[in-house]
Amino acid sequence: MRDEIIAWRHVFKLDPDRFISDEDLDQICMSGTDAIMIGGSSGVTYDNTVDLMSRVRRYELPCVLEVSDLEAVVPGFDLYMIPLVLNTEDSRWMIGQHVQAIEQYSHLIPWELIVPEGYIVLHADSTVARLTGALTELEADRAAAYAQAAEHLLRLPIVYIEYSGRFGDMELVADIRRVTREARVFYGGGITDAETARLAASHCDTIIVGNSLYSDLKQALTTVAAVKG
Ligand SMILES: CC(C)=CCC/C(C)=C/CC/C(C)=C/CC/C(C)=C/CC/C(C)=C/CC/C(C)=C/CC/C(C)=C/COP(=O)(O)OP(=O)(O)O
Ligand SMILES: O=P(O)(O)OC[C@@H](O)CO
Ligand SMILES: [Mg+2]
Repeated sequence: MRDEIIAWRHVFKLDPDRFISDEDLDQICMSGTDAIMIGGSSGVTYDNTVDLMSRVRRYELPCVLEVSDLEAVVPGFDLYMIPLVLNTEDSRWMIGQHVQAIEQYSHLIPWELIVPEGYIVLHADSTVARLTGALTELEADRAAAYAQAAEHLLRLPIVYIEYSGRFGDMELVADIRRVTREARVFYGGGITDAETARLAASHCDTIIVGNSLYSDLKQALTTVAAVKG
């Protein structure tokens, strides 16, 4: 399953802390997206994660958990995506929480299902930026340097350019893609329709669509065909 990520062009990210009806979830899971990622940066609990996972599990597509809180680690996902925030000086979000998690879960960790992601958080006015104290005001060169550090020093398989809540600077995304060889470049933030999906997808390997599922589902669904044809 870890190798299948290479083929992902489109992922919907569902937030356990937000309501989604069965009808809407059906359209999302039947949309042709490559995977459902479950995660959020606040309000994620064991109960709301189990609930959402069991509803998504009725469908055949891959369902992965993006771990943001140790209280909400639920068995039964296809993969566990582990964010490491690169552009913060608060080491808890880079490695501290991770070490605590490894100590706590120890031999229970299914390492073959673990996929680390090097996050570059770029939207200052987002929950994740505030939570992690991310240094969001990066020039493109510096952002590209973070991506190279992720790939060559840390050997991370994914560089995740995170603009959660707003559409990002596509030149910066293109600069990161240009310097990245092995790592997959994920882009998320402000993709609301076919046009933004196509534009973002032209500069990265995989697009992630989250908030627009909750604000305008019809438009959000058009992002799938836009990138997967
Ligand atoms: C079954 C089993 C035992 C599985 C093992 C899983 C496990 C325990 C593995 C251990 C290994 C490990 C290293 C775990 C890491 C634990 C951990 C808590 C790490 C911290 C991760 C982190 C840096 C979190 C910060 C927040 C963040 C980057 C979240 C990612 C998701 C995100 C950005 C969502 C967007 O948020 P949203 O709420 O949508 O934002 P908006 O308000 O802007 O919409
Ligand atoms: O919610 P949006 O802005 O679509 O961003 C998607 C994802 O990158 C959030 O972690
Ligand atoms: Mg969100």
